[in-house]
Amino acid sequence: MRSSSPFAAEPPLPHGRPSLTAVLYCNLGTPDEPTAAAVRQYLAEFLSDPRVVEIPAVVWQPLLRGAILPLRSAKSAAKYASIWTAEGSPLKVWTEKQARLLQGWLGERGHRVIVRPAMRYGNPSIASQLDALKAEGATRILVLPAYPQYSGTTTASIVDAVAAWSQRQRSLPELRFVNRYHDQHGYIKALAARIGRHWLDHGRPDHLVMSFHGVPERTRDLGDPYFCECQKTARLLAGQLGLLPEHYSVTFQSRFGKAKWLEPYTEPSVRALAQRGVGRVDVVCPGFTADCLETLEEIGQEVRDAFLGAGGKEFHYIPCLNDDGPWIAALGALAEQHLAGWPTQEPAKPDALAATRERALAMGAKQ
Ligand SMILES: C=CC1=C(C)c2cc3[nH]c(cc4nc(cc5[nH]c(cc1n2)c(C)c5CCC(=O)O)C(CCC(=O)O)=C4C)c(C)c3C=C
Ligand SMILES: [Fe+2]
Ligand SMILES: [Fe+2]
Repeated sequence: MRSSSPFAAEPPLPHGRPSLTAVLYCNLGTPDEPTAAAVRQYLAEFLSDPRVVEIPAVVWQPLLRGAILPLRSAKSAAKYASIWTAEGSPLKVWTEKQARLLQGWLGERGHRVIVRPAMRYGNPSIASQLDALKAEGATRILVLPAYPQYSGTTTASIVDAVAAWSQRQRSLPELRFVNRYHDQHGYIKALAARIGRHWLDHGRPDHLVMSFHGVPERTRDLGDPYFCECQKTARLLAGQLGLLPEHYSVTFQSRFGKAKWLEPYTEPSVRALAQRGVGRVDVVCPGFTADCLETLEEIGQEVRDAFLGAGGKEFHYIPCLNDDGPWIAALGALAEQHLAGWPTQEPAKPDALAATRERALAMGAKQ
């Protein structure tokens, strides 16, 4: 009889195979190609996530399909084309490299752990990577988002995707989730080292702008901790760099739509700095752990042009943490902390199995 159950038949875990621990390193995602069709497909998935756009679907979907996707896809594709590399989208290239380096870092410290990258939107999807890990025999999976600051729009959405996959599984791996590491010492030190290295090579600016991705202001008012976590990261980073409050600002970029987002906005802020006579501004994006469209194009091109166009003299975009050694070590230490105490279930030895059987028989179990 055919069943309508959502749980497919699954092969049993092979007996005697040691259980495997894995880290699923999740980032936002990116289009497969810098074309209008690929960007449209990516944006349709991204902007249909109710965690990202909190407008009822009956209102939002006609607007998205009828106006936003047709208007935005080609424009956005041209921006992607301007940052695309021979290996593909920078976000994907860096995320994959970070996952490989993290596995190496953990392996050097004697952890038998496999690390796989996954994307919340686009490819490789969270579901496909979880399927692959399960097929490889992973029985414990740590889900590690590439977002240091928690937001319902990003971190919680990754949890949703893992939960949606879980709802289709008969045999579940054990799951753990990292929610945040915005104030982790290793992360802050890696950021400070990244900036310090830039200043060693290029001298110091008159002003440092720490620009974070924005979210609608309403989400903060409804309890999203993202804004506060960005402020704490910035405060700790400034402390680590020995910056006085007048030497840096915290701003928010990448506003989408007409609603009010977290303020101050990055672009008007750098324009105001130029108009105030600040000659050199450096911008760093501490919330982005890998360079992507929002850092390379929005900050490196649009915000740069805005600053220079308003009379600024020198503009530096400081690259993201990407494959920096201190950052990989910080990620490794974070994974180690969250993996700690997870019992490794080595397969029972044959004589131990026999002893268990004998004990069961002695207690009256049927042959
Ligand atoms: C529509 C609302 C959006 C919210 C809320 C949002 C939150 C958010 N996003 C990031 C990180 C990234 N966003 C990126 C691109 C991007 N973001 C939005 C919209 C929202 N983001 C759009 C429409 C896009 C696509 C680009 C465009 O068409 O303008 C990226 C870069 C992806 C890439 O391929 O390079 C990142 C990274 C965070 C951290 C965040 C909330 C905290
Ligand atoms: Fe975004
Ligand atoms: Fe943008």
